[in-house]
Amino acid sequence: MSDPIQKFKCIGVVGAGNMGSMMTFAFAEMGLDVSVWDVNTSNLDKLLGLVKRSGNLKGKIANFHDIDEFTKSLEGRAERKLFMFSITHGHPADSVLEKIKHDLKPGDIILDGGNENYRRTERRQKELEPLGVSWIGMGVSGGYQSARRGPSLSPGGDPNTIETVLPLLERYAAKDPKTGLPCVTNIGPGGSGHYVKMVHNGIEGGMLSTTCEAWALLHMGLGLPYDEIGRIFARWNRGGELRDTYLIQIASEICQTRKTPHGDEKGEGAGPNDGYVLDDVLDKVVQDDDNTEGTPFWTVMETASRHIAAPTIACGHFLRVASGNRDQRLRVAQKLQIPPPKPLQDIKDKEAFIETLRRAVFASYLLSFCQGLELIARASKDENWNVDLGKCIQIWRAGCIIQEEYIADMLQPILESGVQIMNIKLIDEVAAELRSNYDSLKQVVLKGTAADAYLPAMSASLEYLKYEGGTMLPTKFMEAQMDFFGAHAYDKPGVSSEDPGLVRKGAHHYEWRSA
Ligand SMILES: NC(=O)C1=CN([C@@H]2O[C@H](COP(=O)(O)OP(=O)(O)OC[C@H]3O[C@@H](n4cnc5c(N)ncnc54)[C@H](OP(=O)(O)O)[C@@H]3O)[C@@H](O)[C@H]2O)C=CC1
Ligand SMILES: O=C(CO)[C@H](O)[C@H](O)COP(=O)(O)O
Repeated sequence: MSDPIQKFKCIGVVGAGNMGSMMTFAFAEMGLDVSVWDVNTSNLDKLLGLVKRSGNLKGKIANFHDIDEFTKSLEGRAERKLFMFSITHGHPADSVLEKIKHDLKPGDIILDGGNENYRRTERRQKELEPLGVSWIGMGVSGGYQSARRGPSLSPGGDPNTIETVLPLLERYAAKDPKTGLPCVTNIGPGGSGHYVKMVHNGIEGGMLSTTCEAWALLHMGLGLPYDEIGRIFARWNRGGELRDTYLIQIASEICQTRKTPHGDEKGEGAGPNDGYVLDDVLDKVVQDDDNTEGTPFWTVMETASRHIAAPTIACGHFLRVASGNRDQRLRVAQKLQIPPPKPLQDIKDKEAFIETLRRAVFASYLLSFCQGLELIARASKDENWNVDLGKCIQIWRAGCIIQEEYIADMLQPILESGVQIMNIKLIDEVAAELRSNYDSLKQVVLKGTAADAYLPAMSASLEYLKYEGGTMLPTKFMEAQMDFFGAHAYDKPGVSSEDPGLVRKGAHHYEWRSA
């Protein structure tokens, strides 16, 4: 049957939170009947209110608090039952799966659209295999707006099952505005889909940190008002290396958004001079789902365990962790008395500095992509997933948080060419960009550091460029010290089997001091 709506007829959405409720609308708009279950009746009531106010839904929406009634509502409608999980990862997803397991039949498909750790995804896949049920770990990116209008999707799991649902997912997914291609692909087997989404969020973390650092340099460093910064971001987003970059586009909107009575649904901002929403936002980022700092935390763990240097991603994450514990931070601040950021000094040409900053932001974004893609390449090889990095770029072209047109245009044709690339910085076009923007990154870090500005991601990006492309690192001395105290052994310069040699323990020990 070619029409995917006719094929499935209905879908069971588990979770009516931010994402699940918007998916419910999207599926009903597509023509599927949607049964939606939530553990919390207030989520269902909220959704019901939205449904009552909306028109134009082709499919019906039915709410359930009783999970058995929910699964029964899907029975006998089509060849198989189709579910979309959109709840908190870990135990919550396990507990719901346990509750519906007895109602699952061979052929049924569960798409897990939450952010889940890929190892748990693989565990559930194995657990359900004997029942003939497929668990597809599917990254969904783009937040609740995209969940409604078309997200970027990264399904991973059994290839036949993915082929079965792909036409439906293609209809739901965002479309690349240039080609009309859907932002979904079969990522690969096992937990590869959730892995790719995890890395997407890691890249997102590096880009988010870079963006907030740039905002602070413009606001605190150059003393520019929000509106003007908003216009600068809008200009960056119109052309050049930061064109059509989602995070720059929303940055522009955030800087220009004034309070309105309907924004927080509590009547604030009724007056014309009530100020900017941004004024009300504290500097405290805490994972909104379950306080475990989910996806970026997993990404950092993965980079460490797979020996991939990813300091832009990691430092963005650590900034976020430090930001979250504001109480402790304020107490430490009192003890340390570190000077707060000051206006940038000796900026003779403001416009020229803003252009330097734009280039530095681009370099740090590109390095976030390099680090994330290198992690996917490594994991794909280790796990035999055969993930196509070019297709990852394709699905990140629209609907998702890390969409960045210039980077996608540069990387996609090269990565799609079929050559296996483990180090993205070896691609000529990428290397040329990094070379030409190195000095901008350096100038921004120099100026910002002199003014005590916060630069975790951008300074990490600069250092990364230096050491990833360095010919004689200070680790020469580290290696000597490690040989001194631990007999760790070292390789020698100029010996062909050792320099550069393999990634393995050195060949020589020197008895620096007798034991
Ligand atoms: N928000 C975003 O931008 C994105 C989120 N995601 C992922 O999508 C999923 C949903 O996120 P989002 O909609 O934002 O989160 P919400 O907090 O809005 O929704 C989470 C849902 O999970 C439910 N839940 C929590 N604990 C349990 C439990 N033990 N048993 C059953 N249900 C439970 C919540 O119920 P209750 O309200 O009672 O806690 C709620 O319905 C998460 O995995 C998230 O990581 C993916 C992409 C983007
Ligand atoms: O997935 C997302 C976007 O892509 C969501 O924004 C997610 O809630 C952010 O997750 P985390 O707090 O784990 O960074």
